[in-house]
Amino acid sequence: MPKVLISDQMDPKAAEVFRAAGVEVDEITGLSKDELKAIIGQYDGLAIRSATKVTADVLEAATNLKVVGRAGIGVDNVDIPAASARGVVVMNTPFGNSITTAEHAIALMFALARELPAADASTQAGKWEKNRFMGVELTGKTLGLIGAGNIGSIVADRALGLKMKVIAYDPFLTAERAVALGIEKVELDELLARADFITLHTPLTDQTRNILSRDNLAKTKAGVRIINCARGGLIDEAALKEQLESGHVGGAALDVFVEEPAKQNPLFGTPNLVATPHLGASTTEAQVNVAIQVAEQMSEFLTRGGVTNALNMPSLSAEEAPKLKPYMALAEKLGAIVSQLEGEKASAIAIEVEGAAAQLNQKPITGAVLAGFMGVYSQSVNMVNAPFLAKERGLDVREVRHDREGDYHTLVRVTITTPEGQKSVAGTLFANAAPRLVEIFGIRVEAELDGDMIYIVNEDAPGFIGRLGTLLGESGINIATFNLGRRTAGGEAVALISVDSAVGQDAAGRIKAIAGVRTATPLRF
Ligand SMILES: NC(=O)C1=CN([C@@H]2O[C@H](COP(=O)(O)OP(=O)(O)OC[C@H]3O[C@@H](n4cnc5c(N)ncnc54)[C@H](O)[C@@H]3O)[C@@H](O)[C@H]2O)C=CC1
Ligand SMILES: O=C(O)CCC(=O)C(=O)O
Repeated sequence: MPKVLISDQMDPKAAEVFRAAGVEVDEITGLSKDELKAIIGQYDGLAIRSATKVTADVLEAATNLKVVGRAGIGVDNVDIPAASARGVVVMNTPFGNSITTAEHAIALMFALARELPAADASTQAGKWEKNRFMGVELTGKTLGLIGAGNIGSIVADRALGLKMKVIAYDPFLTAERAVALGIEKVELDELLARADFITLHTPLTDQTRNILSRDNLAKTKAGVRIINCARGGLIDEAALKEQLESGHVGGAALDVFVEEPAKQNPLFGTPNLVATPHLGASTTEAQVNVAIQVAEQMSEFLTRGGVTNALNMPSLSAEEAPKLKPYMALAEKLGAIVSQLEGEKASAIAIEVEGAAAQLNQKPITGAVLAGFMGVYSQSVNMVNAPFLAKERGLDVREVRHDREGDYHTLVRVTITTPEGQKSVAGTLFANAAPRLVEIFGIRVEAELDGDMIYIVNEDAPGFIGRLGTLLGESGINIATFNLGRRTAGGEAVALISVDSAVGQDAAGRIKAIAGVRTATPLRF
């Protein structure tokens, strides 16, 4: 019988669902990392919220672990690459606590507008400071959303009900979706300049870390009030403290902090700060939703192999799993590479299967391409929500099936439509089911897409590879594999290079400066 550990406070319904599905369950909360490491080896599944940190060394000790289930959305407390490397599936529950979290953001907006926490403390201290607390109305004010996904959209809906004007910065919000939501899509600088209230609803990624940086905070409207119910790390806390102290930022309400639990934080005690201890998802309703959902998903996986809402593997039924699995790994990588290279320009995407691939259920392959494509922008993308997110982003999705075999016995091709025309990448499976990229934008290559890579387009000329190797060496970047292709001798050539450490923007800039190099783009798979 599979055995699961629930290591964070979770609604009792989770344990009920596990037991009913024939899964043994222990509930032990408040474990230190060493205590968790000492016992995790006996479990097949680990059900968590945000307190348990599933780090690489916890995973190393988790010798039997097959699945981590997050009763909630954000999975930044799980080392997903380390889990993937160990074959551990990571699942979340992408919608169960969205309404609750959006409501918390609205509650914090009211708390800031009327200084409710300070007014409460003062009144209960017997001060009756009626003249000290002069609030502002929300009606007619501009709310700036940074991130207009599930939670951001719900916040927008509630704010419109409060007669606010809602503007949003989200690179993946389409004009059509903005119209449907009744909000105005703007660039970040415009949002900073116009918003009376700013609320953050993005995952914490390399692109969003410190999105409210010192510079960006300085660009905000005087007196702006800021709400963060998404993740600590989206705001530069030291810069926020200075701006609160100077009065440029009129108030900040934070549910999340760079270091959690935030028992001490430099911001505490700053004027006009409202703080809650990561309570965004803490309602009875949301906790019942996510507890039941995570236990159902984990039980299905442990007892029948079905995968739902996985972040590091495409969903599939227990029966289809063995045949489709290698195709989905290939499809996800094709979606991810085309997205990283040209995704922002794409208005349509076509997924073609050919030869042996055309004999299979194409939906999971399409889902995996879309998960790879959309996963570049949001942490909580998976096979279930990727088609929905692609549609919201305005991406027209087409599936094509060719029963005939071409040059390869099996092929998956992904073609995007951009203002410059159609661009496609294609891949096959080798005999051992290993996915390989075989064509990129009309040029034949043969490359494994894995880990950190760099994609270079250059003029085919003698001496280039030597110069590139020297430059990477000087930057301390070790080359793992080197794959080349070219359109014609002396014409356009491409290099796809696997490296042992990420190629930063500095190194990429230096590569671009090599004579004959047209583009140099770091990639990650
Ligand atoms: N305080 C709490 O207890 C809770 C916090 N959360 C946090 O809220 C976050 C948002 O959740 P959802 O709305 O469900 O996620 P979502 O994935 O539906 O939406 C995220 C949105 O951020 C946008 N985005 C991505 N990169 C961006 C960038 N660089 N600039 C602007 N927008 C960008 C995406 O396009 C997407 O629309 C989660 O990632 C989680 O960290 C979620 C639940 C509870
Ligand atoms: O489980 C919680 O209380 C936190 C929820 C959260 O942050 C999330 O779902 O991303």
